[in-house]
Amino acid sequence: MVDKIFEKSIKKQFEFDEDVASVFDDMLNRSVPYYKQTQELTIKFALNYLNKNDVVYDLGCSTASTLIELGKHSKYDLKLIGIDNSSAMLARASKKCKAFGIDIELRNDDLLNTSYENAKLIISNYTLQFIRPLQREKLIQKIYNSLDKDGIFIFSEKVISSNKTLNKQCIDIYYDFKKQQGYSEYEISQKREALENVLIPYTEEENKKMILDAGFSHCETIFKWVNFATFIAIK
Ligand SMILES: C[S@@+](CC[C@H](N)C(=O)[O-])C[C@H]1O[C@@H](n2cnc3c(N)ncnc32)[C@H](O)[C@@H]1O
Ligand SMILES: O=C(O)C(=O)C[C@]1(C(=O)O)C=C[C@@H](O)C=C1
Repeated sequence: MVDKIFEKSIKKQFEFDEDVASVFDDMLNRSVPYYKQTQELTIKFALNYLNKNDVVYDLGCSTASTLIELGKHSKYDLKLIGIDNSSAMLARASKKCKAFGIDIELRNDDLLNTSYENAKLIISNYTLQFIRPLQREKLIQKIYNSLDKDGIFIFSEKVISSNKTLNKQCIDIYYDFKKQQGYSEYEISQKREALENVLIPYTEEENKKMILDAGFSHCETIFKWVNFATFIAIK
């Protein structure tokens, strides 16, 4: 379904409810620059590290697109676990897993309250940005602690620049991208307001610092487009 959520006046904060879930795949494809390509990169890097029966978590799995693609492309049987606290998202994820014949354990839980054991790989694309900063640091520590000794964490985020002028230029370019994807100025400004204080982006440097502070030995930016980035962290 085509995303028309913000065509009408909306006063509430952004949430991953039934309305958003019903158009979510279209919303991501049209709102996250190079979404498909960053998903492909996530999978290509992931496959370098995975072996038979390895455990993989996707934190904030939404409709399970990434785990389904990983399942399709892996030559090994993997234990795939998707966690999300939106029932509307997970209902769609479940249908898609059945349709593609990929076995994924879907857990309806808050990322801050559940545990991820024996993980070889943890993925979290465009989700940490929705976790409040203090909780986010704790979550990263939990992710680090849950990974095997040579475990890998791949994540993507909307990012900001610490340079005010550049930051404004990045946002302008991003809004041009959204217009090219068919969103009107009204839709763009409504969504911006709804995301205020809900999506809290860090700079690329802050993301890396948070990762290294948690104990990871290395963090590399493997993709960047203006205000979106994908990182790989090695325990
Ligand atoms: C932008 S979407 C992620 C997109 C998805 N990773 C992908 O690449 O297709 C963010 C997801 O995180 C989930 N989420 C946000 N905060 C959460 C939390 N505290 N616990 C569990 N899930 C959360 C939302 O329900 C939503 O499905
Ligand atoms: O539309 C925006 O401004 C975005 O930041 C895109 C974004 C994201 O990056 O997570 C915001 C909310 C939805 O989850 C889908 C995409």
